[in-house]
Amino acid sequence: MREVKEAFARFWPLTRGDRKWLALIIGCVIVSALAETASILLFAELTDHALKAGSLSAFWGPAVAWLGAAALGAFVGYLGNSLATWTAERFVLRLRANVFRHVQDLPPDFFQKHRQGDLVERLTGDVEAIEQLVVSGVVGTFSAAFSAVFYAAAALWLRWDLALVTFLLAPLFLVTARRFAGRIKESAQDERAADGAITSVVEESLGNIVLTQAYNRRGAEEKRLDREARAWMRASVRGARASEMYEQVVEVVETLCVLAVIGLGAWEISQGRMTLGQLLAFAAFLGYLYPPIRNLGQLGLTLTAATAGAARLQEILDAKPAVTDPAAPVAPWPVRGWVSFHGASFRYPGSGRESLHDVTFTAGPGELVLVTGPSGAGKSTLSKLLTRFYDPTAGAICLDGVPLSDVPLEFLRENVALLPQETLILHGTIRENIECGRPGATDTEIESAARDAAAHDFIAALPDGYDTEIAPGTAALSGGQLQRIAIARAMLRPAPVLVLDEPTAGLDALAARRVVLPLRRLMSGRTTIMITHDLSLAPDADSILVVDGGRLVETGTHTELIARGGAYARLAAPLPETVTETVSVAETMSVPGEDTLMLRL
Ligand SMILES: Nc1ncnc2c1ncn2[C@@H]1O[C@H](COP(=O)(O)OP(=O)(O)OP(=O)(O)O)[C@@H](O)[C@H]1O
Repeated sequence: MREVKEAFARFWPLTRGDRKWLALIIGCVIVSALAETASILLFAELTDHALKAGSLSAFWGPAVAWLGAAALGAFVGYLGNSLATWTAERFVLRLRANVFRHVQDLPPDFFQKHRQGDLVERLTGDVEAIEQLVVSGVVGTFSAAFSAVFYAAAALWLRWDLALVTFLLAPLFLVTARRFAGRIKESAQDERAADGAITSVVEESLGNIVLTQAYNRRGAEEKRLDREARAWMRASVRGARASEMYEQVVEVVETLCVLAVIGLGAWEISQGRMTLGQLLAFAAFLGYLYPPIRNLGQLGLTLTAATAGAARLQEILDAKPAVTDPAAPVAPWPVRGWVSFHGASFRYPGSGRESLHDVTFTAGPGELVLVTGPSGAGKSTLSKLLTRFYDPTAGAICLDGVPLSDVPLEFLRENVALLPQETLILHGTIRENIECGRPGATDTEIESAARDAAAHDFIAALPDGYDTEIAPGTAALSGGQLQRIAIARAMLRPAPVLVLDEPTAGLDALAARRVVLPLRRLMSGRTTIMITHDLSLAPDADSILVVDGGRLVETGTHTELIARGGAYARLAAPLPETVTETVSVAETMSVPGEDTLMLRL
């Protein structure tokens, strides 16, 4: 019960704005329960006066009143239930939006630790479970409680002594519910987790379908799904069994209660204090009184099961964003593009060692700084700090001399554009994909960005041109073409600082060469921090940073570092001189047709 209270306290504030509707729904619930109680009393009156006396004239009055009560009950029942559904759905809508907003602010390591399918399940199934706890739970509790109170009052009015016996037995229902609560909650928890695992397996398998098919992993994937599906089935059957057993035990408890009342009634009749008719009317009445009490017990179980979803959602809501907007942000200023790291160190949350240690460098406006080094050296981490996905654990990073932690996040990301390692494509048209670099850009601006990114020609050649629908994982365009769309998107963003993370990764040599020219155009006039293993642009860089084991081991220009014969010289060694020359040739070409480019290279 403590968990129900805690979960309720956590999510109840989200009903703000809907509380007047909840009050109205509870008003409907009360009127509905009153109408039902009146119907029962009118039934007792009909039994006593019309049926027992065999009088038709005594029938009409109670009959009309009963019909009126039934009509009123139906009307408020409809109103209350429709309103309850609407309020519940509004709550789900708001809760999901809240959780989604929160999730969007969480740092990359959160998404590395949680399986995507499980997060999807939390945002769908678990959100609905909380609704059960908060909105439907409140309405259901009020409905059952008011019905029980009104019927109890009516029972007292009919035969107070028998009614008291009935009340004494009522806690049996609640005790039974309590006995089952633990088992039902446990299976609900397992079921929710298994739901998430199934979604994850399906999503991961379908997302990696090429790997599955190429490596004949179908059997292994089926086994993985089967394992999770069986876990779900076991939890689901366990939960259903516990609920069913509860239902059946409650039936027996109810029979026990009815028999106790009949036994007592038989004693009363034998003493001449009660007629058979009175006893039958009271026994019929029990049929109304116990369901709401049963419902209260059942509701307790539903709420307990819903706390399983609440715990899973709470885990997400408790995850803290790695960075927040500064409390006292500096006012926006025309950014020039000075980027500086001052002894910056960084350790990922939960990691035992530093991924970056004491990194210091400066990039002036319009300069190209190339960051290279072996795999796992800390290069991407550097880009994550510069775009403030994380704050350094020691030292500082500044933009035009202002520490990033004092710069409003939105302003920072408007001024520092990131072209990440993986080409990120949104579900939508090519136009929309480019436009998201600067929402509101005109068609002419989009086309001009595409031209600069050497993407216009292949886009225009598509049957639907800029209106061609693309989606993540699309096969309609090649990796190089998608990368050029991403470049066009970045091109549109008037950001003075550019962070390129392996812009040619995943592209073959030819495709990589094709993006060189668009990249040069993109970089021109912007401070560019380019993380790369591909050193073809190294001779152009104003400075090269060599990172190894999280430390900056060498800094200098291509010529200086080659002359030094250190780590950089070793990294650059396999690079044949001719490649550098080829790039210079490509550089001088005005956006060539792709076939021409292929021939020249
Ligand atoms: N979320 C994380 N939690 C803990 N450690 C991490 C996390 N992400 C990266 N690391 C570690 O930080 C180190 C630097 O990683 P990073 O991705 O910056 O390397 P990189 O130089 O970009 O490598 P690559 O060239 O292969 O992309 C690695 O040892 C990596 O294992």
